[in-house]
Amino acid sequence: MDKIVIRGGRRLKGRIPISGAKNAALTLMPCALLSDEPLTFRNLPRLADVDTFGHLLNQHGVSTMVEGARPEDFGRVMTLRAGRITSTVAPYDIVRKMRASILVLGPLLARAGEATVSLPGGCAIGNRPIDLHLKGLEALGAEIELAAGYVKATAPRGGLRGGRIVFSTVSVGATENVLMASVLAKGETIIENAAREPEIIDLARCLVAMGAKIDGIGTERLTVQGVERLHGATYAVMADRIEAGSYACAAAITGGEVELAGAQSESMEAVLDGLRRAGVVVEEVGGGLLVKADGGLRGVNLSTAPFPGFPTDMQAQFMAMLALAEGASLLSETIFENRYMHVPELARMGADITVTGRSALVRGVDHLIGAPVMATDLRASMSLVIAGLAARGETVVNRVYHLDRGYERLEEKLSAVGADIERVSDGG
Ligand SMILES: CC(=O)N[C@H]1[C@@H](OP(=O)(O)OP(=O)(O)OC[C@H]2O[C@@H](n3ccc(=O)[nH]c3=O)[C@H](O)[C@@H]2O)O[C@H](CO)[C@@H](O)[C@@H]1O
Ligand SMILES: C=C(OP(=O)(O)O)C(=O)O
Repeated sequence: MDKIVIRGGRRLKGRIPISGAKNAALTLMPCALLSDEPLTFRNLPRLADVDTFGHLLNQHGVSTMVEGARPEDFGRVMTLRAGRITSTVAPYDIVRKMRASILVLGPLLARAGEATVSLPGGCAIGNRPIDLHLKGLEALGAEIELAAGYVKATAPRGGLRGGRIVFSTVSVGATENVLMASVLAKGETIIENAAREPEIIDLARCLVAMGAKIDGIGTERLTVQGVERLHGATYAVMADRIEAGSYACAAAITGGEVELAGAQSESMEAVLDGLRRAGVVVEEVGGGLLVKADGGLRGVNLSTAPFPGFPTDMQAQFMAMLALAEGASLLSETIFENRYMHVPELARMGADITVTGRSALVRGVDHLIGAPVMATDLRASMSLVIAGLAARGETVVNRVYHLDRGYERLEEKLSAVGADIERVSDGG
């Protein structure tokens, strides 16, 4: 299995192109199930999760075609076409690899009238239930049964009908599933307390490009007028705000200066605010952001929250950066109950972090020391890369497949700005 080897201490300088967003791509791809016409995505990131989602869609009968991607390009163009749905079952073997597979539930139900999807179960960062997805779909008339680890959803004869859903908790996945199902339901659907994440705006815009009628995009109240059918479209995936934030932390911890080409500040306000409070200079430049950190870092307090709050997907990377800040930082994780798996690994590199319940107190240290480390989830793995970039000596990050799920050609992007980083396979 591959490893990432980093020899720390190099100041990052240069330009990093930001890829299309994983978390947008994984909710945009299932939209292909909603129409029998082709749906083309530009700027789709080349990621393991995107490939896995493609395989899942293939076994539902969706064809996936990649157009003329040159190996040196980031991103690619993919056309998906679900002329006919050949299977409405999303099997355990694929769903267990990738939680986002649950996002085929709403579209399959809307288009084919039924869906049987393996329950995604818990994962490294916490329990992650799907009760809100199911309640939302029930409000559109679906009947739900749970058996043998699968959720089986059936639409009433005549198809889903509009309904009113008031989410008790802000849920990104449940908002996405219900929104995708409602666009083909009969009549009006109102989703209250909807998630407002930029990826949901991207999803809604893509659905509108396919002919859906959605009002209130970007607000906590989405109103959908169901349409008879959706047509094909071409849609460009938004820039990955979490990838951009991760490289901002990488630049900052090395005292570097990096342009994040394509990063969109409006999707990253809370992250940019956190960086600035930590002493990092962030400037808008044509088509992206410039991040500079030559004056040292200082501790900040941060609490994760649904958008527009500070994203849970950036908590681990900030923690790594703040491990070398002047003073203490208090981080609170309010979304997932077990998203501190990186703490013991950062501690092995010399970080001083104490976790109490959902809070982590990070006391800045003078330096980190490279070590062999491993993480059990994507953002935790990235936090170890960030720590490794500033640590003395060599850091070996194991279980690279987590990084490949969410960071397009990480080692290539980081070496291009001066990092000493390489991927090695176990043998070499
Ligand atoms: C609000 C939020 O920050 N969501 C994050 C969440 O999305 P993801 O869609 O995975 O999770 P949700 O937004 O649905 O979860 C938000 C909260 O609601 C709870 N919940 C969710 C669904 C449900 O049916 N029942 C239930 O109780 C969850 O346990 C969690 O505490 O993880 C993704 C991957 O890290 C992030 O990109 C999203 O930004
Ligand atoms: C945890 C993440 O993704 P997923 O929900 O696909 O596991 C993430 O993007 O940080």
